[in-house]
Order: sequence, then structure tokens, then C-alpha cells
Amino acid sequence: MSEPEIEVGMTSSAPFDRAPMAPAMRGGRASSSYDLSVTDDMDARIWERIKDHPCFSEQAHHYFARMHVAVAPACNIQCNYCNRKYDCTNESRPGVASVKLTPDQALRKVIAVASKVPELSVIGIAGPGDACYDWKKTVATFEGVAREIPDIKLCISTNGLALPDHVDELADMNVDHVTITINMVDPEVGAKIYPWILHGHRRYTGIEGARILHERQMLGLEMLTERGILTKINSVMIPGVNDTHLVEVNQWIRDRGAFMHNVVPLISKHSHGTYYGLTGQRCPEQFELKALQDCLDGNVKLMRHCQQCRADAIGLLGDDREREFALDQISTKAGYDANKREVYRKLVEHEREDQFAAKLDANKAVKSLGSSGTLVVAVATKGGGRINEHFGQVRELQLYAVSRKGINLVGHRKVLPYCLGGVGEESALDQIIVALDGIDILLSAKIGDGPKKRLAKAGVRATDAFAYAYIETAIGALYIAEFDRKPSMPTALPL
Ligand SMILES: C[S@@+](CC[C@H](N)C(=O)[O-])C[C@H]1O[C@@H](n2cnc3c(N)ncnc32)[C@H](O)[C@@H]1O
Ligand code: SF4
Ligand code: SF4
Repeated sequence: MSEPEIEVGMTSSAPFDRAPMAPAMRGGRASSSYDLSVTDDMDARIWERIKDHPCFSEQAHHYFARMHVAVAPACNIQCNYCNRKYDCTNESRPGVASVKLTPDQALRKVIAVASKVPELSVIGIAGPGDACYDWKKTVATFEGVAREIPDIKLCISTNGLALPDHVDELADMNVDHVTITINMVDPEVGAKIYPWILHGHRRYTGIEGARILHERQMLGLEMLTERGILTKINSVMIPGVNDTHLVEVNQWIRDRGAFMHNVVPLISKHSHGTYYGLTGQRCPEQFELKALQDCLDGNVKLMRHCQQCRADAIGLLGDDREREFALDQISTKAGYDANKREVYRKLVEHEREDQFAAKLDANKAVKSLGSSGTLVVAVATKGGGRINEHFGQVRELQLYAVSRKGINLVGHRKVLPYCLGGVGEESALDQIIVALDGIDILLSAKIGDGPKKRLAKAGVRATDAFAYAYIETAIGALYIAEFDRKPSMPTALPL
């Protein structure tokens, strides 16, 4: 059998594209790691479980994709920020989907996507409602998927209220990754977020409802931890309601064995028709979210690359391909073709070893410099850990902070593409400049002189001198060029 053609990445050019490296800082091969260094067997075992999950591992999201199947529309609580919407193709936020799927339709779609998208590694149920409340559909979907594609990871997202009833079944179905949304541990705070809950065929409101929800969430988390299931906690940051309280939430979840904490900003607009939207509850600013994340860092592992995806998102994070897989265009007869995924996985394995080595070396070089300097760098990338997106096409920039602590991803910023249909759009550039507030350097695979000059005027140095290099290699080289005052080192950046 001939090897299938692999479309690596969601776009036409591959994240593995190699071009001459910018200042080389490469060394030997690193071992697998989820945080640059595998220190013991436990780390290695956990890494094995998260290395293909784009949400549980920041590193994995460069290579692997998830698919949400919108099979669970019903929900047992009301959150003041949520309005579930169907027939919705133009909004990208949690809770919206184009169509609700039956478990059979979901399976058909999963088979089509897994045959065509080699990066696919996870099937998740993240609404539109609640996977644990709409339980029968969750089970029917997962049973079908596990039967047809046994190596795919299964994952759910839940508010936690019905979770304790299903933890054993989740373990039996090999669901190894669960997300619980926990926005409070104090029912008085909870009463400002949840107007009502449905539990045991009864409706509870106010503090009473929030207390039950809190107790069930904690119980669910403890039960998952006992069974060794990796748990991510989502917390929606709501200014003036639970923002400062999330520090306490972080401690509670750490004490109960959560693997990861994902603090996401409230998304709220009048047009969403939610309680918060209609009452004008404000959303946090980028800097407020970052300050809270920085304050929580160091306790439970923090997720900083969440995209707040739709309930039917497909593809690499930030590059949704949902529209390519409309149900009426999917054959009812096609079986699963495993070839593309298998070949892709081998490629990734090889590339990753290389990337780890580069990352390790760059961090080592930065740390050993011992400089007190810091830089914040925005990177245009479409995956693979490389600088491989043109400035004109970038829709999202990854932000890295570099200091003597090393090179760390600290967030991302969405931008409108500057160059639509081959022509630079000045208003988009204005908006990008606003989004680049606080950034020292921008790295992309290509940037024209015009935007480069405009960015320079706004205080952002932009360069494509590191096109296709590994991100950390380029950032490390820039940092050293900027802060190493030894005579043998270059003093000017290639900018
Ligand atoms: C749509 S929910 C579905 C899963 C489940 N019902 C839950 O709440 O965890 C998926 C995630 O989106 C988040 N979410 C929903 N609406 C949101 C909004 N307006 N702003 C920020 N996050 C939101 C939820 O808090 C949850 O973490
Ligand atoms: S629990 Fe999830 S689906 Fe239900 S209202 Fe809240 S965010 Fe929406
Ligand atoms: S919403 Fe966040 S955690 Fe969920 S699939 Fe998207 S990136 Fe992953």
C-alpha cells in the first residue's frame, strides 16, 4: 500500500516546513517532557497521557487537533453567562453550534474527520449543554467512537453537578481527561453566577442551589482524582463577581488533585441575550486576566492557550475547520481510513524530539546568561512550534515572555488579518498595533517594509529573519543578542 498524502497542519503549508535556522543553538536530543524536563517516572507517565491532547499540553496543541461533537444540548443548571445557540455559523464562543447531532450522526462525522484530518487525537463533548446531564447521548457517542477508532482519546466538559453519578462509567469507558467548570467555592459568590440548578428532580435557587453545585463539584473532582483521571478545571473570570475569589478556587482544586487550571475571560455582549449580557456585566481586560494567571502560576499547572471553542469545533486550536464537514456532505457509507493519522503520528514523534532539544538548548542558554533583561515577543505561527505564518495572514499571535527564568508562552492575542486578498488593510493594521501593546518584538515568516515601519513607529520591532525557525531558538537568540554584553556577541539584532 502506498503512503497516503499527508496534509500536515490545517493550512496549505506544513508546520514542519524547514528553512535555514537563524542563529543556531542546537545540541543533543532531549527526552520527552511536558515541561522541558522529565524528572521522574511519574512525569514520564503523565507526559504519555497528555502528549497528544491539545488542551492538556501546550506543546501538543502545535501538532494535535480536537473535535467537539455537539450531542449534548440539555443542561441542568443556568449560568448567567451562557446562551446555547444552534444554526449558528458566525459566532465563535462556547455553547454555540451549527447543528445538534444525534450519536449516530456524530459517529459518521467523527469517521469522516478522522479519515481526513491526520492531526485528530481527541473527541470531546463540550456542550452545547452538559455531557454528564445528557448522559445517554454521551455514552452512545463514546461507545460508537471507541468501537470504530479505538486509539482516539475521549474527553468531556461538565459543570460537575451530575458528575459524581457517572465517574465510574467514565473510568470504564477509558475517559482519561475531564474538564469541570468551577467558578466558585463560596455559595454566596455562586448565587451571583447561577440563578438555578436542577438536582434530584428539584429546582434549587440562590445560595442553596450554589451550595449543592459546589459540593457536587468537589465530590466529582475527588472521585476523578481517586481514579487517576486527569482533571482540568475551567474557571470563567467575571470582574467584580469572582475574579479575586478565583485564588481560593485555585487552592481548593489543587488540594483535591486537579491537574490543570484554565482561567478564561467572560465573553459577554448584549446581543448574546444572557443575564450578564443584558445587565452590562463587563468582561476582563487582557491585562487583568494575565495578572490573575500570573498570580495563580506555580500552584496547579496553568492552561494559557485556551481558545474558548464552539461546541462543534474541529481542528487545531485556533484554526477551525468545522465548515468543511457539513453533515449533508458526509457519505453515510465511508469507513474509517487510519492511514493518514498513523503516518502523521510517526512524523510528529520525530519532529518533537528535535523541537524539544531546541527548546531545551534555548532555555539553557537564556538562563545561563543570568541577565536581568526581559522581552515580550509575539509570534506568528500556524503550528509545529515554528515561526511559519506570514504577518499578513496571521489571525492569532502567540506571546512569549523571556527572562532569566527562561522562555515561556504567556498567552495569545487574536487579530484581524492585515492582508486580505493580497492587499494590506490599514484599519486592520491599526487594530493589530493596538493588540501589540506591551510587545517588544514580532516574529513572522514574512513581513513587508510598510507594516514593519508602522510597527516600528509604535515601538514594536518586527522581523522575518527567523522564518521557519523553532520559536524558542529564535527568541533565545534574540534575547542573547540583546542582553549579552560580551564583546564576542553581536550587539545589533537582525531587525
Ligand atoms: C458551553 S460549556 C459546556 C460544558 C459544560 N456545560 C460546562 O459548563 O462546563 C463549555 C465551557 O464554556 C464556558 N462558557 C460558556 N459560556 C461562556 C461565556 N459566555 N464566557 C466564557 N466562558 C463561557 C463554560 O463555563 C464551560 O467552561
Ligand atoms: S453549565 Fe455549561 S451549558 Fe449549562 S448553562 Fe452553564 S455554561 Fe451553559
Ligand atoms: S475550549 Fe479550551 S480547553 Fe476546550 S477544546 Fe477549546 S482550547 Fe481546549
